[in-house]
Amino acid sequence: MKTQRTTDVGTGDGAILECRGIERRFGGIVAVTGVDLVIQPKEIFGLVGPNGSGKTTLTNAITGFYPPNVGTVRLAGNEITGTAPHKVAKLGVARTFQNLALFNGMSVLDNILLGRHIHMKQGVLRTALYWWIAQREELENRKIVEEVIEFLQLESIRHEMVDGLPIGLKKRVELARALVAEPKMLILDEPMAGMNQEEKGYMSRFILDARAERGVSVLLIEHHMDVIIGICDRMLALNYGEMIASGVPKEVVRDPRVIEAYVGGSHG
Ligand SMILES: Nc1ncnc2c1ncn2[C@@H]1O[C@H](COP(=O)(O)OP(=O)(O)OP(=O)(O)O)[C@@H](O)[C@H]1O
Repeated sequence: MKTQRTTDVGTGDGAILECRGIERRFGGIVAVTGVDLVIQPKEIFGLVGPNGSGKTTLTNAITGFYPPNVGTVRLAGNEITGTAPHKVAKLGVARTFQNLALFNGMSVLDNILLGRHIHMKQGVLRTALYWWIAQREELENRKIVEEVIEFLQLESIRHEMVDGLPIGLKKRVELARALVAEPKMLILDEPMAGMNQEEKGYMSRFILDARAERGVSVLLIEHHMDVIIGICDRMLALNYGEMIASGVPKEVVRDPRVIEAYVGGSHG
């Protein structure tokens, strides 16, 4: 087995997302430090690491939930470091969460419609005065939602409550909600957690199709290495908040530090 180190981050030229030197601390804990991450348009980029290695913290630094203490985040060349989460969303970054963030007691359709709220402009007064604008917005919203429902094959369950759906479908509804926001950059936090092989296959296909048909770039946090190797163009591995390897998946997974982090059972 080859055992060379893999540390190819890539240049920021033309990148959709470029993070440099990201550090985030919580009190005395350094959750991530010195992390560089560069994603090119329409790339599917894997982010791996044992539990507690800083994957969610890094995505929270990008999306503004927990801004970095040090470092810069650029979206399509524009610095967005420390920008509030709702503004980052408006700029074109959508995400799904590790622990599902669907609204129980609401239908599949209503959960998906919520993903359009960042594009809805009308307030009550504006709606009353300019009903035709509101109507046009509503039609546009519906069109995009219907497209995504068809794309993710959710037609037959659109009126079901999300509460009782199996995990695979819940994750798909979350993906739909993220896609109706029409993001440039999609951050998926363990979209295949708890899925069987068949469900993982479907989800992998939907992610590849979202890139091909909707032009999104994807940051994919995932523990399943077969999925990372199968669909990611490049990847980054973290351990204890630090970058341990970056580059093409087939090479990164052979990196001795990655093997040590996973097989050596340092934690997680
Ligand atoms: N809000 C917070 N307050 C205090 N510590 C935090 C907070 N968020 C994360 N941490 C700490 O930062 C470190 C990295 O956690 P993080 O959740 O980013 O890791 P992860 O790789 O996403 O883990 P997992 O795979 O379990 O989701 C951990 O030590 C964690 O306890």
